[in-house]
Amino acid sequence: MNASPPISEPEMPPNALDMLLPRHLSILKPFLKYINIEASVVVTICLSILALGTWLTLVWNHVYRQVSVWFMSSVIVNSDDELFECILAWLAEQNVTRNSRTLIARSRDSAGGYVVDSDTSNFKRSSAEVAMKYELSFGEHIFFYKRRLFLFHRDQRQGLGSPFRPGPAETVSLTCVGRSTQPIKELLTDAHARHLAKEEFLTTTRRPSPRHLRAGGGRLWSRIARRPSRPMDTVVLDPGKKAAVISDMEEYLLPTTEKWYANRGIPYRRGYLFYGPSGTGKTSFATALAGTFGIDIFVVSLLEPTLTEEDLLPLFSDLPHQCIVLLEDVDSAGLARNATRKTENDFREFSYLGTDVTRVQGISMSGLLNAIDGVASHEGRILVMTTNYPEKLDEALLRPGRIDMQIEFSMATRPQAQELFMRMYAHDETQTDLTLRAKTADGESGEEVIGRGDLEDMASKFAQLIPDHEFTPAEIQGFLLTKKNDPKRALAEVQEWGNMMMIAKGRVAALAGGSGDAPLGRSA
Ligand SMILES: Nc1ncnc2c1ncn2[C@@H]1O[C@H](COP(=O)(O)OP(=O)(O)OP(=O)(O)O)[C@@H](O)[C@H]1O
Repeated sequence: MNASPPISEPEMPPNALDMLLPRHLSILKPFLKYINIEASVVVTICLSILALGTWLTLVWNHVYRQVSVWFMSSVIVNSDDELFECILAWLAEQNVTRNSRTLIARSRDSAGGYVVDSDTSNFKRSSAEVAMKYELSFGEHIFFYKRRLFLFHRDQRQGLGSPFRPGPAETVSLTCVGRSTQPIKELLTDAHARHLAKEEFLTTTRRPSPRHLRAGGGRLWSRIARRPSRPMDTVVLDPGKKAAVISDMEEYLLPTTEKWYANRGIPYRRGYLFYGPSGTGKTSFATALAGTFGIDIFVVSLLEPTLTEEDLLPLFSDLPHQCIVLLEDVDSAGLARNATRKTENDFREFSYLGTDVTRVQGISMSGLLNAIDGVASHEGRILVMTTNYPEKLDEALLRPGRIDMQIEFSMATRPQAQELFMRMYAHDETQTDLTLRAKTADGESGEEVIGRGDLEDMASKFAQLIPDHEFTPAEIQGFLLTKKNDPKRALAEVQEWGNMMMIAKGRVAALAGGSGDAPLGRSA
């Protein structure tokens, strides 16, 4: 039997220092001995410093609270308000971020656009070209504005962030010394004005926020894009129709017009119906109009599966003073002439993010009418409804006051095809020559200069090879995009493309029970 090793007595720390700092004891002991100080004295000094520090912190917090209550003013902004982004951007511009030592870096824009992941794609390292954005991080930061001291505090709070700022909800507070919030209001006005100035040539597009955010008391509308305004001349449309809509809208948006409506007791609203096949420019024209008049565009698709009739009213009530509401697919389920009754077909099944299958009621005609011209509906808005099937629309929707102007968008005519060709290759009216990276006759790639006159000749020839009213502008644009650096090739290959398209369209028509069209070559 093995003898068990003797159990050694646990070594008790000889004094309080040994108990508090047993590991460092061996290091400290010779030093304390050298300077001839008792360990207990060191412990006492340390504890006293700790106690004093705690006491000073408590006193400071108390004094600070009292000073804040009596001598400081604050304004709080939540991250579901767009002002939140304005403040962060403004602070970054004021170089507050340069002086701060704790920052948050962001590599995607605030609209939620992700940077292309160059490791998983074949693109060149485009992510490296995206400028990083730095924001003040959580906690407190001090800065000066108009020679006044401000305190910026950023914190997280309960709830979900907005769609353009995913993650938990946040809040920022701006505090200044004094019993008035006026200096903070001035700062916010400045930040907002700079934000608007930067957006002057941008068009902001918003859509209804995801359902969980709307239901959770968050913002009803989310910004989905903020892009340079689309120039009106990039939309190829009959000049008469274009001018009619522009002048009508201009008249409506004049500051005196609102008063004119009010004096006559007429609701200050304007409605347009854009109808025609898909890809003929309805959305493009509405977006260009928003850019021309410097107003935001709010897009609602009635085919959006999470949108219910009950959602429409609050959405239409929560619009800015002047804006364009683009109501897409007004002919869709529940709005067809005979479908105002609630039948089983008025319910659609959808899967939200592929997990939750819910049954949502379609939007009835009365629900839509209530939203667009009910008492709660916003005044000052411009409603643009789009449809591919105008014949399906209810007469009630088309009555004046709801729809004041109807614009037909048709398949491309030859002059439109010519304009699309010119738009693709000569971006600027004043441009005389066009320098192209083109393939030379021997297949080598090089530069070639095409005069504007030559380009116009090519555009005219190109248009002659496109049959009238057979292709949508989107289809022609799609073809030209595949040859965007080579107008000669576009001209050389357009007939073959047209034939293939006509055959494909014939097949589609045959499948749908219609008669196919003859290919280009035969019809010419
Ligand atoms: N008339 C046009 N002028 C210039 N570009 C056009 C025109 N029509 C279509 N396009 C181009 O085709 C694409 C689709 O156009 P757009 O979305 O405006 O068509 P749409 O009529 O609104 O289609 P849908 O009914 O499917 O919504 C866009 O890239 C747009 O630039």
